[in-house]
Amino acid sequence: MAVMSHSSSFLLPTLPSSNDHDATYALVVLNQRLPRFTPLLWQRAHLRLCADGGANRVYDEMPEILRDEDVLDVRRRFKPDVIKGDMDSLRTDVKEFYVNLGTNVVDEAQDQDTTDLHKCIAYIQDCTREMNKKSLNILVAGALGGRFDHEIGNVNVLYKFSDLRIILLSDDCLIQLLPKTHHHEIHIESSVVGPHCGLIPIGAPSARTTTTGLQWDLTDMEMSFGGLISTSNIAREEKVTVESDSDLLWTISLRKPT
Ligand SMILES: Nc1ncnc2c1ncn2[C@@H]1O[C@H](COP(=O)(O)OP(=O)(O)OP(=O)(O)O)[C@@H](O)[C@H]1O
Ligand SMILES: Cc1ncc(C[n+]2csc(CCO)c2C)c(N)n1
Repeated sequence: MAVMSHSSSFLLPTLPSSNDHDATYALVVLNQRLPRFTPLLWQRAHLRLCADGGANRVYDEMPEILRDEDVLDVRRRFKPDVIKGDMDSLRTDVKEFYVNLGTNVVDEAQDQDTTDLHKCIAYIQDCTREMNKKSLNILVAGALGGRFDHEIGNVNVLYKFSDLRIILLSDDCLIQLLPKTHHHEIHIESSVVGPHCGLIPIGAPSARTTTTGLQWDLTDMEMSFGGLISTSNIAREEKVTVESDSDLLWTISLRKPT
């Protein structure tokens, strides 16, 4: 089975020249307090979207994160390429500001069956060529911590677009899907992530999961809700490997700034 490699090097203050040189990034900002590293992800992304009220967060909070800089300069510099959603949260002053700078505002108020994050991921899917999908990492800022229905809706998007690499982020942790179609090698960037981690069979039970590199490794183990799930595990090695007959969620804590 083919191996899929994963790395959180996008959180490093400077990208290593050796690994991950073919990785590309898109950033989706949600309507939650911006994680502290959002300016870094913004600079790294070649496409920046705001899900509806996420644009209010960029407008209000980027100048708060970059306190030493001129407010208007920051707002002009951090201009979303696209704002997409059902537009029930985007403020009119924020919309006007970004429209004047050339942001593409896509109003999908007629669709009340998919979330604003779903709408943004569908946009990225439509404008990404098939050959570029493998190297594309979609980073979603502000996806966790907050309303549980939103959090679970955000996790569901990982399953709906399981052929895309989507990474949900908060200040505290990241979550991604490990599709059963691949074996997985997760490179632990220990200066920015870990050690606490989990492997969660949220969509369906797993009859056989095998891991290496964890304090509590699984060897051909069954996992299910109501039975065993792996929480409060610890990444012990630089490389963690996972093989499973089910799609699993991988989550790892983010290091706090010192
Ligand atoms: N508290 C939260 N926790 C996690 N994600 C959130 C939260 N609030 C918003 N989001 C994410 O940000 C996106 C945009 O948020 P926004 O508030 O504009 O959505 P919404 O459709 O107006 O939500 P609702 O009408 O249910 O309050 C949502 O689709 C969701 O992915
Ligand atoms: C069964 C079912 N439950 C909830 C909603 C509501 N809903 C889901 S996504 C969305 C858009 C949020 O921006 C809304 C209002 C629905 N349509 N169908």
